Amino acid sequence: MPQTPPTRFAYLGPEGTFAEAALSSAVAPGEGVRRPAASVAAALAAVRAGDADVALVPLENSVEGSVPATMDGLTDGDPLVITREVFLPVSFVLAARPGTRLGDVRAVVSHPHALAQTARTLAERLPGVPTLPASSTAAAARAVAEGGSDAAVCAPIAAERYGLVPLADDVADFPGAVTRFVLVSRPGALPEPTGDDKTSLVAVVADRTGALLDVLREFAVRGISLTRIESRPTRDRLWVYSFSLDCEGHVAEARVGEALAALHRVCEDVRFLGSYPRADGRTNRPVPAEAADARFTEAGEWLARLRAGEV
Ligand SMILES: O=C(O)C(=O)Cc1ccccc1
Repeated sequence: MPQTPPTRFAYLGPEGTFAEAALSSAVAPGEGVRRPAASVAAALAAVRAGDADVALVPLENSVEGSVPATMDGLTDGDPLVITREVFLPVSFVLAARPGTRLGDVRAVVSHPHALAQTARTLAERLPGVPTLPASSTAAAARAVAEGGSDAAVCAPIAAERYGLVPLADDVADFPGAVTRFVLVSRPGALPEPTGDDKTSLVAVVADRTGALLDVLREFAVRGISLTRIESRPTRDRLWVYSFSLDCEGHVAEARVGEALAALHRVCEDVRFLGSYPRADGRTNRPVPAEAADARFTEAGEWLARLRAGEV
């Protein structure tokens, strides 16, 4: 029997990122081959090029909000879809080469989201010390190990991986932060509906009064709750915005499918970004009786009879 090749995962690397930890929490030990990518863009590009089957990238954080590289990377270029979401609690250490003292630190390097989530604590402990961006927390730890900077904000496991020691533990401004990661693939068969799914999309609204209200109404009238909505600049069109949103439900369900079809009519552009099982530990709101699939089916049959003259 021919064996199915192992799934090739590309995650935001290098080794020791929160993205790698999220991947380990999502797939069984030994499952698939896992390759670090140098950036979110590189992970997504590997999937688009067919060099990887799945990218695991950070989408948003409970403290700092969305990760622009991922939001924009999913919106631009060949279509990709989210097949799964994974939530990971994040905690940070300030790590340095052995022998470094807090007073020796002249710059702190990390992923912008990690710097943002530790800004207050770093300002207290290292007043006036500048911060430098890195492509990931583990890339920052590696840079410190190589002597490129004095201290990194990273996961405890990254500090260990690159031979660093913590100068300070738990440097997060808000303990209990959680990061939402997504697994992204080229379009193909959708995950089966589970009854507790989310659907993600990006809509470019027309430049007219009430255009956003029109988008929201299509969800509201079908009893669909949104779990996230934010605007992003389209970037190629000055002051024109797209709205990136997640809603409850699966595109295979009538109310969600009809809402998307309605958006396709009222928006300039709609990009479907996938329907996948909800994993934030919450359950979808009950579907109003009039928005259940059976009611859509029955209404469609009724309309067909009218059109056939069977009034
Ligand atoms: O850089 C990492 O380790 C990542 O996986 C991205 C990230 C950065 C900061 C908080 C959560 C995730």
